[in-house]
Amino acid sequence: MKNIPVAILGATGYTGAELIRLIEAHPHFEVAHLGAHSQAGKLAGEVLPGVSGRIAAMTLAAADATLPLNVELVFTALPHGAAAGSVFSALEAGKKVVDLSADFRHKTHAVYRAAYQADHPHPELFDEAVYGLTEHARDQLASARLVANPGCYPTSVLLPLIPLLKAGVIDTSSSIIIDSKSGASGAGRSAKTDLLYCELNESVKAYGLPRHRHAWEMEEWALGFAGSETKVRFVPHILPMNRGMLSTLHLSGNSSESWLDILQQAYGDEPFIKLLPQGTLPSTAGISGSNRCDIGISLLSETEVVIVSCIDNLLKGAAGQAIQNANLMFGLDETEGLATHALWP
Ligand SMILES: NC(=O)C1=CN([C@@H]2O[C@H](COP(=O)(O)OP(=O)(O)OC[C@H]3O[C@@H](n4cnc5c(N)ncnc54)[C@H](OP(=O)(O)O)[C@@H]3O)[C@@H](O)[C@H]2O)C=CC1
Ligand SMILES: CC(=O)N[C@@H](CCC(=O)OP(=O)(O)O)C(=O)O
Repeated sequence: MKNIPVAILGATGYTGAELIRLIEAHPHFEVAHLGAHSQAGKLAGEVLPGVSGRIAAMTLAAADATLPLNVELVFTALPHGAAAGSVFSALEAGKKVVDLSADFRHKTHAVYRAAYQADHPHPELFDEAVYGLTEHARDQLASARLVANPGCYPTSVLLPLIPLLKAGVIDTSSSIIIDSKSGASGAGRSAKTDLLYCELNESVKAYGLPRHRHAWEMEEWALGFAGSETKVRFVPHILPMNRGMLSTLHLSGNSSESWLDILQQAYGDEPFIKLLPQGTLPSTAGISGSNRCDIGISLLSETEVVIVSCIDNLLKGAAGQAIQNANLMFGLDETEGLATHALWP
């Protein structure tokens, strides 16, 4: 029975629209309020050709409009920097919040400033925010009021990395090289020259150097979850595909033949992590539409290993993990409303 009314702020963006799709099919959550920014005042159906029926007929409120009293949970799918004020107001109004932006992912103002080159309006909430990498945060999620949903690149990197760092098999004396690729939806739905069809099509481009903001997030949570001082050399690329993310981690260390067993022990029973047999590597088509992270491992030698990790940036990288976290915040089975299988065979 649907009994938990939710609001989505940023409903006209890619992750907001994905939340609508997931929540419409969710057995307990119900869309009760949609917020937007430049499109506020329009009907959802005018801005989102993919929705129909009751959702299409809902009017988009302003992102800073007063939330309906009955709303219990708010998803903020707003640009980083713009989300913090809405998160603060929602908490003040007594709602639980899952924030998809980067605004509450860091533990200190200093790291936030370094990564985002801005002051934060509500650093007093940093301590309370739970970094929602679900598989490693379940204990805290059950009682959380504010969940900072992880970034898409950090999700794809931290999931394979954390158990290996905890096991102490990775050499962290020099930077870990991470090469990542993202579909264009990772950059959001607003119009930008770089994202025009002719700029993206038939092309692959590296960006974000010398240091992408997600490098801070990866390092902070490698330390946070595994207690390991880790440095990353992270290079993201944008590809001419709609959705999907693939991260290749170049690692060295010891006892490489044990690494798959370490991951198996950590994730063997996880509904949303699929470990591929040694030597088999994942593809973005294999996870598109699912909330899974697929991980493949290839041993180059006794000491050198390549790990490839794939997620759907809009699902395990954003809206899917947000629902997984919200399920736990409301005492529900964490798989409710989420697909384990991909769209393609
Ligand atoms: N796309 C992805 O793969 C991922 C995204 N994220 C994060 O999730 C958040 C949303 O991303 P995404 O859906 O891609 O973004 P989009 O650009 O697709 O959508 C942004 C949404 O926020 C609204 N908005 C834009 N500017 C403002 C503002 N100044 N104040 C309030 N609202 C505003 C827009 O409303 P309107 O259309 O009415 O202007 C729209 O609904 C971002 O923080 C992003 O970094 C996290 C992981 C992955
Ligand atoms: C392809 C592309 O441009 N991707 C975005 C990251 C995706 C994103 O939304 O960032 P958060 O996970 O921090 O919210 C970027 O590199 O800025």
